Amino acid sequence: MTARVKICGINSRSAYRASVDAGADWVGFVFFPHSPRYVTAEQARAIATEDGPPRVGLFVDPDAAVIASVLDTVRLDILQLYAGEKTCRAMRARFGLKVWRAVGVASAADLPDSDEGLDGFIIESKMPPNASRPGGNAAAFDWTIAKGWAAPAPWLLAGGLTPTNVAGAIAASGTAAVDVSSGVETAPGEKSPALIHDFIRAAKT
Ligand SMILES: O=C(O)c1ccccc1NCC(=O)[C@H](O)[C@H](O)COP(=O)(O)O
Repeated sequence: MTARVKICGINSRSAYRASVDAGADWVGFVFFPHSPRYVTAEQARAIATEDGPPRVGLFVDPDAAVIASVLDTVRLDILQLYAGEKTCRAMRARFGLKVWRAVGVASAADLPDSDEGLDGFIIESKMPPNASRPGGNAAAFDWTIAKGWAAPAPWLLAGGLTPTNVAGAIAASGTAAVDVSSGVETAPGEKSPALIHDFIRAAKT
């Protein structure tokens, strides 16, 4: 099985170039100030200077004014939101962009059973409420929870994926798309072009 790939937390020209060259299907920019991958809108614009795959902008507890100000500076194609479904629908209507809602999963009961009027889901480990960030923690969950899920919308498997485990994760979950950040870094926020190539090769072979 092969899968489409999103490389998240792009914060350098070298990471962007490696993602484009290796055939990433999406690139993600983290607009969450407490993240080690945080970029400003100006930095994202300076990184994505040439054409590449669709750009995903990640926002936590999104504020419409913040998203609007980012969109004034840099083009985004998809919003990845850490928010409830009502807020996600409101942002979709307000900005006319596709919205993927991030869903923390600990058991099959956490998997969405309707499309919620949205365009897709990021399915990743459920973090404790006091976690410093709701994603990007290199935390894997039991991927077999998603196997056989009648997904109501497109979805990406995320959390704790690496070049070494991604093929097993695709097989175990049945996903058609994967999302990685920590697993292609040498330290939090330090993307490795070599690991980006390794990951995409492993997911698409
Ligand atoms: O990357 C972050 O710092 C981050 C902060 C706040 C919310 C989400 C965040 N990242 C999410 C992602 O990068 C991906 O969608 C995915 O969860 C990657 O997780 P991992 O490969 O385990 O770092």
